[in-house]
Amino acid sequence: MNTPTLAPLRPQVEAFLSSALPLWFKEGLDSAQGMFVEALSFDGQPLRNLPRRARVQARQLYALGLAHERGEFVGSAQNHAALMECIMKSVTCSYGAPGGGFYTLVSAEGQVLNSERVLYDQAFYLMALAWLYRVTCKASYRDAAERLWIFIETLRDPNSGGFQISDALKPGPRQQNPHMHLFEACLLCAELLGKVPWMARADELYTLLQIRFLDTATGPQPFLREFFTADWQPDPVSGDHLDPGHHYEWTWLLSRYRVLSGAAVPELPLLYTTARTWGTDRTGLAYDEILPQGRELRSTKRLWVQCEVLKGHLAYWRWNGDLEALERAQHVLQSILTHYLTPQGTWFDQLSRDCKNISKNSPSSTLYHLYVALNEALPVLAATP
Ligand SMILES: O=P(O)(O)OC[C@H]1O[C@@H](O)[C@@H](O)[C@@H](O)[C@@H]1O
Repeated sequence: MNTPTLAPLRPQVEAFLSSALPLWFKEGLDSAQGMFVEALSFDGQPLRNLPRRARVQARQLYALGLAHERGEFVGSAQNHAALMECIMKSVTCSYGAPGGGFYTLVSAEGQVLNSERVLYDQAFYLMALAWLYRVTCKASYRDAAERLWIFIETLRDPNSGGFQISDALKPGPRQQNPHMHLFEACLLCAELLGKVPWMARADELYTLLQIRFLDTATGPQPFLREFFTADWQPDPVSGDHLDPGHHYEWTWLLSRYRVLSGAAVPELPLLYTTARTWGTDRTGLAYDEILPQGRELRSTKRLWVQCEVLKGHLAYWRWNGDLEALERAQHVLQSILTHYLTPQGTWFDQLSRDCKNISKNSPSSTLYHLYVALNEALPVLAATP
């Protein structure tokens, strides 16, 4: 097999980023409030009145941090860093809870609409703080990440392990997804803040993947479960729901964990194979949600899922050099460019089974997925002839 070449896609990726980044960092920012808006219209107008999720603010800070790393500054490097600090300050005023952690939802005027502190959001704030530390070198951000971890510890279940979904549901059902992002946060903190104590925290979350999330007993094909009861039994209603995007996302995370920890991560090919064989259609796009053996559940296809597919193929290719995985990466990147991205720098966020747009606007929360995936792909686009 010839080495698949992704290089022809590079100009399109670069053209997209050069429209998207200024758009999302300028039009996407409500500078009067110091907060990002929840979504843009397809032609790039900010939808200012929509309530704003905490995770959106943290994910946009992540994207700003990555942009700084890549030299794609808003203004100069100093302006870019000052912008990040300014946003973190106003976001902390609006979402920061006095007892630690960040609330879930704030109105366009800055009033708290939902004061629950969900584990999922805290993971993204750890990552935002790690990027702020990286960009500014100020110890206060590293300390803030540590204080946030102390809040996260209050969600811990000392009896059956793992963390509660939020401070409002104790004891409550458990979910795989926030733990995955907490694992992601620990890896980023290990990279940007230091391995101690973050790798030990990542190790614990990796163990949860092995003993709780990954079902290796039900059939010949292991798969990742999403929803559990308070004592970690599969949820009686949704315990069989599978998220192919999360299988690909873990594939990518395990490849990073392997580099940082030296662990063998035998789960990586298992997760990748399940996602490919059960959760991906003939065109190479993955479904939003499925049942075991690939039975249909929600055959829509969100953009974030395809970003994880791209990262998963690249991670698998890096893991064992499989050129077919590189070819699949090429195909899914082409499909992302063709079906999802607009020349204005916005996106159609969700397609029907037959690849028709069914989203009403471009949610800000997807930029992080897209930018991280393209950042993974760009060195490959540059390196292949
Ligand atoms: O729905 P938004 O907020 O855009 O998030 C998109 C998706 O991000 C992924 O990483 C997962 O955590 C999904 O469960 C989530 O739905």
